Amino acid sequence: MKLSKLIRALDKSAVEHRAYIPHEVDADEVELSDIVCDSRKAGRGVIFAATKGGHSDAHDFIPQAVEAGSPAVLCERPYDVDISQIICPNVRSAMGRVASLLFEEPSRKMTMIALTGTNGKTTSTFMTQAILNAAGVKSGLMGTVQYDDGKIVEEAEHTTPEGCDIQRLLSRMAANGCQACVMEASSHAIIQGRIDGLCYDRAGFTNLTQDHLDYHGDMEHYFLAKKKLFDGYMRNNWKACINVDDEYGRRLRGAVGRRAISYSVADESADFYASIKNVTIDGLEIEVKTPESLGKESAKLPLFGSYNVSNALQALSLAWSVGVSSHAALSALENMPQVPGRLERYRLDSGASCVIDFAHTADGLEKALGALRPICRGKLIVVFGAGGDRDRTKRPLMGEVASRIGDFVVVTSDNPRSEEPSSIMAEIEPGVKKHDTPYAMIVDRRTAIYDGLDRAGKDDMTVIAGRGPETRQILKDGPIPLVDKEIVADWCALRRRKVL
Ligand SMILES: CC(=O)N[C@H]1[C@@H](OP(=O)(O)OP(=O)(O)OC[C@H]2O[C@@H](n3ccc(=O)[nH]c3=O)[C@H](O)[C@@H]2O)O[C@H](CO)[C@@H](O)[C@@H]1O[C@H](C)C(=O)N[C@@H](C)C(=O)N[C@H](CCC(=O)O)C(=O)O
Ligand SMILES: Nc1ncnc2c1ncn2[C@@H]1O[C@H](COP(=O)(O)OP(=O)(O)OP(=O)(O)O)[C@@H](O)[C@H]1O
Ligand SMILES: N[C@H](CCC[C@H](N)C(=O)O)C(=O)O
Ligand SMILES: [Mg+2]
Repeated sequence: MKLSKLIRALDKSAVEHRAYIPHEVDADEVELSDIVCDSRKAGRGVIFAATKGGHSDAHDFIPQAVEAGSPAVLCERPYDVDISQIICPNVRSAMGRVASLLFEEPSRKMTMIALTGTNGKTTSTFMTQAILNAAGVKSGLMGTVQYDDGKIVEEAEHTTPEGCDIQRLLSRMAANGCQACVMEASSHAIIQGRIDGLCYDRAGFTNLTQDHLDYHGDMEHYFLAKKKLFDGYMRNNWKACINVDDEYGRRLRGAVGRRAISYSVADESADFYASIKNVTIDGLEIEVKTPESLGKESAKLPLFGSYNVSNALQALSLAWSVGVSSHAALSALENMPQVPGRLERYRLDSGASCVIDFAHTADGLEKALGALRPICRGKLIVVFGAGGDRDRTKRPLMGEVASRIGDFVVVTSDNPRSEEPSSIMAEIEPGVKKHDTPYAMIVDRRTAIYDGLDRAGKDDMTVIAGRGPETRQILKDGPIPLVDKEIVADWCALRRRKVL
């Protein structure tokens, strides 16, 4: 797009801005192909959006972007450099809107679906995408694990990317023929304006339990961050699919009113209700009541835990609200592939088993271990840690849950980031000590996982929690490659064990 066209589009939009074009520049001649908010990704044809972050003010990186060939910058104050400048009061918020115009408003070409809540977003987005795809509604996906543009699947950097990155991904989805986009909206993203410029047709709320209090301060502000999605980012005729088993979900339903579609695993009067009829070694047999069914639908899901039934209801209700029959949706769920690193199970030839899971909050750990306890015939061994530079108050709570439900606990490192791993573990330990469960403290995650696996005999289960499919462990000196699944494979090779 030509710079002149972008400025005309901006003039017609609600984005508050003023443009400065140097005399010698002809805006009809400046071709723009992209927008980035990291000067290290700037280049010819690429607008550099200079945001103000928590650590640095990216206006300082404008010379770097100019040097790399950027023909224009989006900034908050005039910068003393002779290139085109679009000046906005808040670049973080404007960036997505400008990107949307640059990419010809890709979100308008798709049904936009956002999922928020503390736990279950990734799982529910994968389920929703699987249902929509099976129903012939080609869908892209953005979330913690991966970005899927309908053609290429790449590892994700953020649960919810920066505004300009979201719009670039949406434009690829639209170009690849996606009719829908299913994405996670993290509370950080909502507060930081990463989704500004987007409007959703549907939004889902999974639950709210303690996490990220380092960032939001208290649960009320954390809730208000999530609620903002429903207050400020919805299109005409929007609907919200809400878990009413959760107290914050019930509050949200009150606020959303007639737009709400409720789901529950406890209250039969919800729009979508499911009960577990049987738990087998392969998963759950459930019965579902939906607004369309006179009777009840049955399904066999390759999943465990009533929380995953909640996640399935989230996906069913979202898909139903955009026209997919519950019958078709349930059969898509019956056949859907494993969500990476969410209760990912391995049966070993020793008779023991191992599960890799992403639980990284007290509630997540409680739900995951609670789901596994009934199917574990022997000892339940829990290997886990907690992330550094994140909510510290959840650490002892996670320790308490692990030692209450588990038979042996191995406390180890997760992503320590700038913190000392042993200090994080020391904050988990008082929680572990609340029960008499034996435990070990092993800083090195590989050694800890080996220890957890070595302790498991026939019928025992080793749960490795916290990182799911994460590929890098973030340490003080930077990231190193580390994949829990690969450590399990290495252990198997070393101990001559086979995965069945
Ligand atoms: C707290 C938080 O969200 N921080 C994010 C924020 O960092 P920041 O505000 O400190 O940014 P900064 O370092 O001051 O940099 C300001 C700007 O300068 C730019 N820059 C920087 C260096 C340079 O050489 N050139 C340059 O242009 C940066 O790209 C950035 O746009 O902006 C950065 C640039 O996009 C993010 O990488 C960073 O995410 C950090 C790494 C992070 O860990 N975020 C987590 C908490 C997060 O957002 N998580 C949620 C999921 C949470 C959940 O599951 O609920 C997510 O959506 O991923
Ligand atoms: N509905 C749920 N309620 C409680 N815990 C859940 C639920 N769904 C999943 N979990 C637990 O939380 C972990 C994270 O699940 P998932 O990745 O689906 O959530 P998320 O909301 O995307 O998390 P994040 O914010 O970190 O991306 C799972 O591995 C599981 O242990
Ligand atoms: N989306 C979550 C992921 C946490 C994963 C855990 N492995 C950690 O590093 O704390 C967060 O940003 O808090
Ligand atoms: Mg997620």
